[in-house]
Amino acid sequence: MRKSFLMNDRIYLRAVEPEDMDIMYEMENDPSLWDISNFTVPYSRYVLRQYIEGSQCDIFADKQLRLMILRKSDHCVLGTIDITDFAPLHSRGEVGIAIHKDYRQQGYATDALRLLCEYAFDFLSLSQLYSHVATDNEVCIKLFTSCGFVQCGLLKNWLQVENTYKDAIIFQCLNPTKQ
Ligand SMILES: CC(=O)SCCNC(=O)CCNC(=O)[C@H](O)C(C)(C)COP(=O)(O)OP(=O)(O)OC[C@H]1O[C@@H](n2cnc3c(N)ncnc32)[C@H](O)[C@@H]1OP(=O)(O)O
Repeated sequence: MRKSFLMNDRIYLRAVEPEDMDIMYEMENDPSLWDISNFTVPYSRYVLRQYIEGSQCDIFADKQLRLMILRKSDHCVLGTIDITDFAPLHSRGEVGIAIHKDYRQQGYATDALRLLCEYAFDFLSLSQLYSHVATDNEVCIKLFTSCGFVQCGLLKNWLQVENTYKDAIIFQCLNPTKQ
């Protein structure tokens, strides 16, 4: 029987829909999330609408993949997870994740990252996923470590946050079937 991807017994991941505009607007414009991303400016609804309309949700066409994380029982949006900087030649992409503050500490990020890895490796056949995590983001370090990512480097002064620089860990997860 064909395996179903992007779903477990608690959550599922799906493409961004126009009705996600409000929660995306709230999360993209939360300054506490800016230092963990490369955002430097607020996102307007206009820009988000253009992004949603322009996205084919095909990593090979878009060179990135953004998925919404939803709870299965009531279809509540919990957060987002994405693969960016997809490099087809090297078959790798960078993972980013954010869970809305109301739904943290319930294992949803762990579920979502595991589902994304399964989809990336078993369906898309990517060779590897990687991420950059600030050394003081202890929750995120636990998250990536528990999902099989391995620390493979340390970038000094990688993130500028409020006039200071933070180091970032590079995590890698290699597709076990491609080694
Ligand atoms: C590469 C990147 O994307 S870096 C940026 C990551 N995103 C952010 O920092 C945005 C703001 N933070 C968030 O959105 C969330 O806190 C996330 C995505 C980091 C974690 O989401 P959650 O759903 O809360 O994580 P989840 O419940 O799956 O827990 C992951 C691990 O962290 C631990 N954890 C979660 N919250 C806490 C906490 N407040 N204190 C200590 N440990 C915690 C969990 O016990 C678990 O560890 P374990 O597997 O060893 O038991």
